Amino acid sequence: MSPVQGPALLKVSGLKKSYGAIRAVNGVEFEVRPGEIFGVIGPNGSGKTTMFNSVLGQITPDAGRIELKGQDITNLSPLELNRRGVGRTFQTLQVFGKMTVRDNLIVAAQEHGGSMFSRMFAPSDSGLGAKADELIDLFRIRHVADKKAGELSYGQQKLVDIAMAFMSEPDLVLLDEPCAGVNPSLVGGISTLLKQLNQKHAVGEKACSFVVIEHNMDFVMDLCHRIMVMVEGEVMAIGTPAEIRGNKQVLDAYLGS
Ligand SMILES: Nc1ncnc2c1ncn2[C@@H]1O[C@H](COP(=O)(O)OP(=O)(O)OP(=O)(O)O)[C@@H](O)[C@H]1O
Repeated sequence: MSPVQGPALLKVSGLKKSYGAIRAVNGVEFEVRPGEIFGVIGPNGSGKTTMFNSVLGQITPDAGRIELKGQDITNLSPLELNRRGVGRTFQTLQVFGKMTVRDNLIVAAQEHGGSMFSRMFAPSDSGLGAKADELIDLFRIRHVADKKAGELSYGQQKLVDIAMAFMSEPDLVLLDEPCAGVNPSLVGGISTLLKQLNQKHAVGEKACSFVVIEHNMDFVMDLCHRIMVMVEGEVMAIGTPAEIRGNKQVLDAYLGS
């Protein structure tokens, strides 16, 4: 797969975050291009999640600048970022177990459109049912759409969790370990879905870009246009899957271990 070309959709420069003496993220820089699937790999504790949470406004970085389509978005709230077209998934499931799959999707989009208060008092569908149905079909979860999410298998809940991030028709979605805890037989299906969502017309007219943190190396190598390797809070390498596989420093520090 050839890397996607063009000006940056997301640009991160000089990002730093310390916890006391721990330099969790120490001068990280990278760019994600429109339409790109950008992987982030690295050993446990290398700063991947801290970088993610800094980009997503969930924690305040000590230094650095984050730009979306050339605009400074450093320190904007997650809700404001969502309104500007940035979605995310978490390492842990965010579904409401007592609500149906379809309602989980609708609520995810209502969150995008307003406050918790407005979500609670919005009309039950808010015109979002068609969008939810589109994603239910794309994610092949029609047979469980009216079941309570808590009654589904972990893998099915993970699919609902990922689908929720797409209700707001984002330009960019940051996925934190989409394969974690998922049965290996479902991993290929998640990869296929993300490739579909990366193409134009999968949802609405938009081609979505991704930043994906993942420990499953086969998944990352197959899915991503480019991959960034983080080690001890710093960027060790950025390159295509073939370049990363052939990078001796990366092999010694991470992949070879
Ligand atoms: N809230 C916190 N308070 C103190 N130290 C933290 C906090 N969050 C992260 N750290 C430390 O920062 C470093 C980077 O952690 P981070 O979770 O970002 O790494 P990671 O690459 O995402 O790891 P994993 O692959 O295990 O999820 C680690 O040393 C971690 O212990």
